[in-house]
Amino acid sequence: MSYATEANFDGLVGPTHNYSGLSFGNVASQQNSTHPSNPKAAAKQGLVKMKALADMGFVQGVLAPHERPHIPTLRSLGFIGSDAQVLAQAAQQAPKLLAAVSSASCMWTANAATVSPSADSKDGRVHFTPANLVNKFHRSIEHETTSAVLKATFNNPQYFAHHPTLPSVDHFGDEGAANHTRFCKDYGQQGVEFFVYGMSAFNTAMPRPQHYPARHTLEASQAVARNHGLDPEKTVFAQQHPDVIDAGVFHNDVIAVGNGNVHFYHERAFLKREQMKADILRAWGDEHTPFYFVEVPEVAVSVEDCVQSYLFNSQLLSHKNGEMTLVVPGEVENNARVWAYLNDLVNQTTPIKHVKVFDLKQSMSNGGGPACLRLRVALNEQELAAVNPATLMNDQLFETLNTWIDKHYRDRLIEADLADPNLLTESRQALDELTQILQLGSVYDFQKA
Ligand SMILES: N=C(N)NCCC[C@H](NC(=O)CCC(=O)O)C(=O)O
Repeated sequence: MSYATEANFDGLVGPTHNYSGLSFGNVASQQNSTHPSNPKAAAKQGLVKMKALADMGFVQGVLAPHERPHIPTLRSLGFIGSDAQVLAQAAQQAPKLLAAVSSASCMWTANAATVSPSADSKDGRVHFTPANLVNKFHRSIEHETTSAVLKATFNNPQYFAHHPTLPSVDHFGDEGAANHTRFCKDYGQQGVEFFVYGMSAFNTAMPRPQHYPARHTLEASQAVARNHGLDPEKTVFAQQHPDVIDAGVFHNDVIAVGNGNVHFYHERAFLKREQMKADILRAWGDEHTPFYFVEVPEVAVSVEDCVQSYLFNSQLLSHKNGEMTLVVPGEVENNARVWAYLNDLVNQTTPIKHVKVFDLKQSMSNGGGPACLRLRVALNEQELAAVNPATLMNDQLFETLNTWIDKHYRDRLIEADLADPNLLTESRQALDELTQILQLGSVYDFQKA
């Protein structure tokens, strides 16, 4: 059997990273909306995580940020003239709209797409569906460029199938891999694909949150599973508990993470917890390989602590000896209850044996932890060899990107700066250079004009 691995493709933070309070239902985004940001530090924090994982022996890739402020969106909404005039009018007449088209939110690549490995799909290819992110305007404009970047990164139709996004309406609200995980014995073998939704669009009798939006629907997940050619026997759907969405858990990856034979989640994460377990075990099917449900009780760690610390927004990484490392943000270490829980967990009889902490404060202040920043792509040897090699992290790419960030990024940005035409020019120059570094071709609108 050929070797297979799980690669992580992280979003490189773009030059316009800022805090604009754009995400209703995301507590951090709301709380930090008036704070100045530091795009340079944000990009470097992300890059350090990528390099560390590559150094640990994991396959690590980079997904390029998008062109922001996005002038074509402003033009489609009636602003006219030169790019500088479009920017000036938007800043004057609709500053919140300008903030929305300036967000660097594509950094959270867990929301870029849902990915099904070749071992799970009927046609034996790796399938990608870029998420429509329709619930938030600033994110709904990501999928076109996301699709172009994914196609430039996984650029071989023999191995990679790229689907269009689902219809961009609430009924098919799709937040991508933030609400999807996969359990398997080996990355190259057929696994169990686990889809988590916030509500049903068509069955209005099913419960839904009252205060904050459920961004992702059951119908979206079912459509992705069909398009990817998944085996219904190996596919599980579960509803997120509406109460935790109302408590600030806007994606399932804020309250659960899965990998290999481990499902690590909070006891209040799912509406029907026992059914979730029974469904996963039925799909898992193999009585000889143990499956671990690592359920964190409310008395040990509250939902509020989860939202504050992002304990579950962690990366669960498999080592060759079967042990796993949990990659967590610094906020986990700073929360006494959560840190005590984790120190106890690594001594229990589960594969989770190590914890690695990263400072991702810049991203965390917008509600994005280690797991938000990465898109998982399980690949066999042939597929890995077919990935655009310029996007894979190594010592040289790390050096190149560090220098590139130093050259192009500002270390302070407030909302008023988004109107600065120099920021637009700087960003375009940076991205133009980046497409050469990552050998992506022309993926941006400004490169096509
Ligand atoms: N959990 C995962 N997988 N991703 C986190 C995404 C955070 C993102 N925040 C933002 O878009 C805030 C932008 C601002 O307010 O400026 C969001 O809410 O969609």
